[in-house]
Parts: sequence; C-alpha cells; structure tokens
Amino acid sequence: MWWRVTSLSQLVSSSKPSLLNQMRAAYGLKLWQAFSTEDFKRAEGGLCHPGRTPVTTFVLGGPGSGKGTQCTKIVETFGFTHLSAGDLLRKEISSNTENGAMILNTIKEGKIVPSEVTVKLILKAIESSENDRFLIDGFPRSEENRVAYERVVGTEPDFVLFFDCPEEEMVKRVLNRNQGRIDDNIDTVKERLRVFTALNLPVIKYYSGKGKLYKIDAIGTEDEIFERVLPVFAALRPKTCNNILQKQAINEK
Ligand SMILES: Nc1ncnc2c1ncn2[C@@H]1O[C@H](COP(=O)(O)OP(=O)(O)OP(=O)(O)O)[C@@H](O)[C@H]1O
Ligand SMILES: Nc1ccn([C@H]2C[C@H](O)[C@@H](COP(=O)(O)O)O2)c(=O)n1
Ligand SMILES: [Mg+2]
Repeated sequence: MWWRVTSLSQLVSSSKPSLLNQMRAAYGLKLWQAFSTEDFKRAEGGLCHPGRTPVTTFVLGGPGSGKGTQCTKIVETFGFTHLSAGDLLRKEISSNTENGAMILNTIKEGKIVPSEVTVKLILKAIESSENDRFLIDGFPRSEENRVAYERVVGTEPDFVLFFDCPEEEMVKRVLNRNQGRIDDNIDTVKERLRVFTALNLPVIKYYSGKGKLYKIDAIGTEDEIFERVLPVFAALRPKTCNNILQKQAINEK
C-alpha cells in the first residue's frame, strides 16, 4: 500500500491541476461514486453480522490538529460518513442521559471517557447508518479504547490517518476556535496535550507497526493538507487512479 501512496504522490504537484481536480475531470462525478457498490457489499443486519464489510478509517491527531476539518473534506469528496467520537459524546451530554454528567466532567478535565461508553456510541452510529464507509474521528484515544473496540466490534480499521501538528499550532487553533466548547481553554488543552502524548501516541505507534498508519503533515492551509490526504483515499481505488494515469499519459503524447 505504501508504494501506491508514494507513486500517487507524483500526481500531487504544484505544476499540475490538483489531484482532486484531475480525478473530478476524469470522472465528472462525485468521487464517492467511484467507490462502486460491489466493493461495499451490504448484508442484512448490522456491523457484526457476517457479510457486511464496511470500510473503517480511524482519524487521529492532537487537539486542534485538524481532524474534523479534514474529515469534512473527505466526506464531501469520497462519500464517507464522519463519526466524531467527541461529537457523539457531546450529544450524549446534551441529551441528559445517565452518562451525561460523567462525560461532561471528563471532557472539562481533558481526560478520556470510559471506553465502553464511547465504543457503544460509535457502534450504534454505524449500525444505524445506511453507509458502508466510516471515518471514526478522535478514536481510539487510548490503548483501552483500541482494545475495547476490537473486543466489541471484532475488527481492526482498514487504515488510520494521523494528522501530525506541532503543539503550539494546536494550542493556537483550539484557542481561536470559537465554537463555545467547554474544553477550548488553556488549562484543558494543556491536559489534553498531556493525555495525547501519554495515551494516544502509543496507539499511533501500534498502527504504524501494523503498516496501517498514514501520517499527514498538518501544517499549511486546509486545502494544502487535503492535497496530502487525497492520495491515501485515491490509493483505495487503484483503477480510478490507473485510469487517470493512463489518460494523463495519452494527453502528454
Ligand atoms: N490548516 C489549518 N490552518 C489553520 N486553522 C485550521 C486548519 N485546520 C483546521 N483549522 C482550525 O483549527 C480549529 C481546530 O480544527 P478541528 O476542529 O478540525 O481540529 P480537531 O483535530 O478536530 O480538534 P479536536 O480534537 O479538539 O476536536 C478549527 O477552528 C479549524 O477551523
Ligand atoms: N475516543 C474519545 C474521543 C473523545 N473523548 C473526549 C475527550 C476529548 O478531549 C473530548 C473531545 O473530543 P474531540 O472532539 O476533541 O475529538 O471528548 C474521549 O473521551 N474518548
Ligand atoms: Mg474534532
């Protein structure tokens, strides 16, 4: 898989139209339609039923590294469903469930909610979706998260995106976010960064060791970063990219 990403990176160069525009020009359609249905067989029943083979991608990175921002672009381009673990937890707070108060306090402190709560919310969201490709954003945040997911869901992610961003840039982005989040303050973000280093980085190293990690430099404009994300998803559809490469070769003759 790595060589496909490397070879595709030649498509992502400043002199040529962006890879995204090349793919759109080649297909004149939403790229997600390139993910033909035969690749995502839909079985009766939920995620854990044999035959349903959704594509799952974990999206990792520190607070403010740009996970949510890039997930929005991936959704628009490749038709994935964006499941933000943080958003699912915040929704649980606002729906005043029995876990709501505990989740609120945990997020206020910048700490990690017990895995069984988060995994249950993610699984419920997948099971209730009609889609078969999911971006699971901000999860797993710890080894406990990762193990709980594998125990309950029984599968590993197809691949993992890691947005690598310097701490000072993450702090700046979080403090400028202005979304009224209770965890967007200097004290909580410092704790979140500590938790990220202590608990999330080991998970990132785990997936790197499994050859499933794509590390994306998260410095630059949102579009520049998305250009680095494109080849990862394009590599999932080799025929899409091979056709572009062939068309490009013909045009260049
Ligand atoms: N490349 C970028 N340059 C500058 N600002 C950015 C960039 N990408 C995202 N931002 C902004 O930084 C803030 C954090 O981005 P985002 O919410 O996507 O991060 P996140 O990784 O999801 O953070 P969290 O884990 O706290 O949810 C947002 O206000 C967003 O608009
Ligand atoms: N797997 C997760 C994901 C998130 N949380 C809590 C702790 C995070 O700081 C907070 C916000 O998440 P974000 O929106 O920044 O991804 O939600 C958790 O406990 N476990
Ligand atoms: Mg986010």
